[in-house]
Amino acid sequence: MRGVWTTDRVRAAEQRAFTRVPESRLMRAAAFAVAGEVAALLAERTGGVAGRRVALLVGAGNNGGDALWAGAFLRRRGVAVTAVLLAPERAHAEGLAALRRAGGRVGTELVEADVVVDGIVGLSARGPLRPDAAALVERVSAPIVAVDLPSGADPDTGAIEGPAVHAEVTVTFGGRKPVHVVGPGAIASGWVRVVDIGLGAELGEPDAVLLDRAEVARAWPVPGPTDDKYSQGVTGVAAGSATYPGAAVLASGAAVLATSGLVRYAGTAAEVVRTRWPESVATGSVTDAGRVQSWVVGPGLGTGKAGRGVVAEVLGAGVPVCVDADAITLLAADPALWDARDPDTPVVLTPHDREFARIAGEVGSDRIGATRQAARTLGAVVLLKGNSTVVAAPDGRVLVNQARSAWPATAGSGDVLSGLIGALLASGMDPWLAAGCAAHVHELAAEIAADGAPAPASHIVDAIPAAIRSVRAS
Ligand SMILES: NC(=O)C1=CN([C@@H]2O[C@H](COP(=O)(O)OP(=O)(O)OC[C@H]3O[C@@H](n4cnc5c(N)ncnc54)[C@H](OP(=O)(O)O)[C@@H]3O)[C@@H](O)[C@H]2O)[C@@H](O)CC1
Ligand SMILES: Nc1ncnc2c1ncn2[C@@H]1O[C@H](COP(=O)(O)OP(=O)(O)O)[C@@H](O)[C@H]1O
Ligand SMILES: [K+]
Repeated sequence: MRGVWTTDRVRAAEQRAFTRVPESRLMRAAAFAVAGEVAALLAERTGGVAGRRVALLVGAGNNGGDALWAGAFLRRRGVAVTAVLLAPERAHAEGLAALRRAGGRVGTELVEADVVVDGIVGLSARGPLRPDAAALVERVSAPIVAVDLPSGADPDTGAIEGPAVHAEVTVTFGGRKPVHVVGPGAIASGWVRVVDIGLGAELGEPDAVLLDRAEVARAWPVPGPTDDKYSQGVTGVAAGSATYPGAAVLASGAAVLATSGLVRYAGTAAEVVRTRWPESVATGSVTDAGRVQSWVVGPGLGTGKAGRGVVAEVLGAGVPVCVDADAITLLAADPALWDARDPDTPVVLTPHDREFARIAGEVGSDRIGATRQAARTLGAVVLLKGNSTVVAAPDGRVLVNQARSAWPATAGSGDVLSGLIGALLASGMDPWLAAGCAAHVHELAAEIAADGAPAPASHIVDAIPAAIRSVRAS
């Protein structure tokens, strides 16, 4: 798992590192890595490095110092470097001297450049960019390499208010920060390269993690020699209604394809589910469904009395439950339903922002913080949907799944996700990990289904085997 650390944790690690290594050495190591990425981008975009032009946007702190030192390293490779100082009297003195020694130019106006280095502000960024910095950023048209993070984005939330740098590449130090993985800042970061300049060992336990594909592969349940359809977990799907039978088909299909266990469908769409997924066992009600090891409840269920009864029954069944869509709305409208559940029943709630607002209040700009808080308060795993999906457990664990594309953003796609989660819960997987692995495969299936053109949710279901195959081949 790759870690994500908040700025206060990075600051603490920095202080510990300074007892071993002087600050200036850490800065030069950081700057050297930035220079390497700038050179690579120059080569990619212009076919060379020597003779190309780089502009440095330099703020008042060490982020600007990194940029100035990177400029000095680039001068050694024959690059024409001009530093634009936002606060000339406060620019990092050593970095400025190094750039000048190396033959770099220094000014206050933006010049034409092949690549721009963003050293306006880093870990100390607070609030939207100040007007002078914002005006400078808005004039840049060349590709940008951001030092540590894209200026204008909040380091700890990825929130952006007002103008901000949109980088091709961000070079960050020690480990990722929240800005690199959630919110608009994650998109503004571009491709993120993490360089361990000696901080890594000091960082300690991360505040959040990103699942690697290999970890998803290891966790994904596949049948062993002694398995049968029951031992792999039976998934119950309580979804769909006369108005929305499609949701039942999508959620059941995802569960059918996710593992080799059995799927039992319970609801008014039994006929259509049986026809589309003949391997499932479809009945009209949860009471008649038989034994299951997990339930998925909510997609297309409706928010009426019948739906409420289904949610109540499923929450009382004593097995892990994935609560999605209409079931979330029902729980929000009727807290007694939630309070009546057995608190030992593991629950995964999968809201999008509007559903989240109903059960836990507005998400706000801190998506990780809001999800973690909701998981603690509700005593359930909460999966907050979006371009970056955030999954928090009641014990404080948080993982983030960053989508590589926005293809999952299509009608019915959430129903597919809930079916995947249900199947993994039935296999006995830890609910937090199950939600994370499902989000990973869901998003990959959407990308495979789309293959460059919009694909509906039913095609995402069809691509689940290819996604699992691809994960397992990693
Ligand atoms: N972690 C590590 O191990 C290492 C860290 N290193 C580097 O140090 C960086 C952190 O440096 P830092 O602490 O000196 O501050 P930094 O982010 O440059 O801010 C500078 C000044 O910006 C200002 N400012 C604030 N908000 C603003 C806004 N919205 N819009 C405009 N301006 C704003 C504010 O100025 P003030 O309020 O004082 O006027 C602030 O003092 C870190 O990101 C990394 O690049 C590496 O060198 C090596 C190892
Ligand atoms: N911009 C986006 N980029 C990537 N994935 C997205 C984006 N927006 C939404 N998603 C994903 O698409 C799915 C949408 O689910 P949901 O909103 O429940 O849709 P529906 O109710 O139509 O099934 C979620 O898995 C969510 O994380
Ligand atoms: K920056």
